[in-house]
Amino acid sequence: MASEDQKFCLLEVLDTFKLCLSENKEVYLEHYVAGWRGLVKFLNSLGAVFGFISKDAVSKIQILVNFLNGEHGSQYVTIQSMVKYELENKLVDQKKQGSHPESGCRTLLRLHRALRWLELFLERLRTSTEDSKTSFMCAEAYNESLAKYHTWMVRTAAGMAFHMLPGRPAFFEVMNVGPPEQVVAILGKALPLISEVYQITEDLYAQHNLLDLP
Ligand SMILES: CCCCCCCC/C=C\CCCCCCCC(=O)N[C@@H](COP(=O)(O)O)[C@H](O)/C=C/CCCCCCCCCCCCC
Repeated sequence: MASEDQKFCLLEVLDTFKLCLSENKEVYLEHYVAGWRGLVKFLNSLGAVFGFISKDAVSKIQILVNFLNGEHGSQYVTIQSMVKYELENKLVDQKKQGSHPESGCRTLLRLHRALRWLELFLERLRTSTEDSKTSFMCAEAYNESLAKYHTWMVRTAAGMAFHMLPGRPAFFEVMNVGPPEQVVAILGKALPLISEVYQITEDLYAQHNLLDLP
């Protein structure tokens, strides 16, 4: 059983996404990463079958945390400052992988694409009915977003993992915020925040031609 500090709570994730945006709509990397950490807690509580997904997310989170805590940490305070710093200092492999295979920009792009999956999945959950299948909603959201960036192997493994998702009632219980109506209400609050963070990042990456980083 998960101990208290490992236990997922949807409200905590909502709070971290609230903290993500600065007054002038920059995205704080520290809180972005904290939001993902919270989501990984949720994933871990679903069982070992999701371990390969969680492992990839954790390794990407760790790359970003290392930049934040590193020598140039002050350049990584927001996603905007990270993009500016890495581009100005030629720290991003733009066309093919070279000397910067794990740049902040490239690493964050992978999580950013996953955030779109999350947005689509949560919207389906929010509007779902008691007999809706989480595996189906998850697969639909995946096929509309992340799938196109993944190899056949990853898509197949992900598809198999989705079949192991618990049903809607158990899934809502793991969210740890009370009865289904409460979950739906909180999802309604979380989604606009997640969408805004996603859109700001998407626009920034589009503006700098970073949406296809290898
Ligand atoms: C509010 C609570 C409800 C929802 C909770 C959802 C919890 C989700 C937590 C984490 C999601 C995982 C994020 C995965 C990041 C994937 C990044 C990525 O695309 N990596 C691939 C490319 O990386 P590079 O090779 O270019 O470095 C990599 O190949 C991927 C490997 C692992 C498989 C990724 C499958 C992703 C499926 C996404 C949904 C899974 C979650 C289902 C459970 C609800």
